[in-house]
Amino acid sequence: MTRLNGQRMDANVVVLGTDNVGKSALIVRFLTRRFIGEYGDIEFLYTHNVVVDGREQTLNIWDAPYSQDLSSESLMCEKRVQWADGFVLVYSICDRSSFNAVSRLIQIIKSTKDFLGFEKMPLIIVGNKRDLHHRRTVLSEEGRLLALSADCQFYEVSAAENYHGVLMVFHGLMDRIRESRVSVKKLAGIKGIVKSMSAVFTRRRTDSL
Ligand SMILES: Nc1nc2c(ncn2[C@@H]2O[C@H](COP(=O)(O)OP(=O)(O)OP(=O)(O)O)[C@@H](O)[C@H]2O)c(=O)[nH]1
Repeated sequence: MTRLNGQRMDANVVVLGTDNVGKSALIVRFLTRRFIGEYGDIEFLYTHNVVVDGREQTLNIWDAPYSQDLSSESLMCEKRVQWADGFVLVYSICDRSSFNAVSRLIQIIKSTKDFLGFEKMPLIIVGNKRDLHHRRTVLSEEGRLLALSADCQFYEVSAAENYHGVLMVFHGLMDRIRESRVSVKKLAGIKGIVKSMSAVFTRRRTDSL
């Protein structure tokens, strides 16, 4: 879980999307700045130290498998939501079904988060393979609209051609995770104040009876 301790923050990130959308390519690009072409389909957990805006951060990144079966995806989602501080949801701009899957994943994640009683779960939507724009089947606008409706950020990138875009994705998510930790702390503070005020008023009412 995220730990805000002075300038330090650790965060767990799940990268999710259907097969072949470039999840491993995005992670490897972020970690090594390189694109190696073939990645195999092994599930991986990476640990990486970065400095963002002067803050030292440790990122644990889970390259997660996707299940076509929605009920097992929902089951796995509970474990992921409990572990994660944020999700990167990836589709390929050349694969409409991968885009539809991201839309379903958002619903599953949000309902799991609500079910578990969690306040916030930062999400980032990524349309990958931007270099293959001549084979595009998902418009940028559709990605942007989906992100707007899910209240999250959206990026279109090419893991194959561009490091900077991929960097923005992970830094954007880390910013969101930090903001969500701050707002959860504030909310807990406000709840604490309301609780002690209502305790005082209840006591006064009881005293005056
Ligand atoms: N043209 C292009 N190809 C890409 C890009 N990103 C990944 N690929 C290719 O897409 C294929 C799948 O990439 P992976 O990173 O293995 O995709 P994945 O989502 O991890 O796939 P699974 O392991 O099956 O879940 C590979 O052949 C990559 O070289 C991209 O930005 N542009």
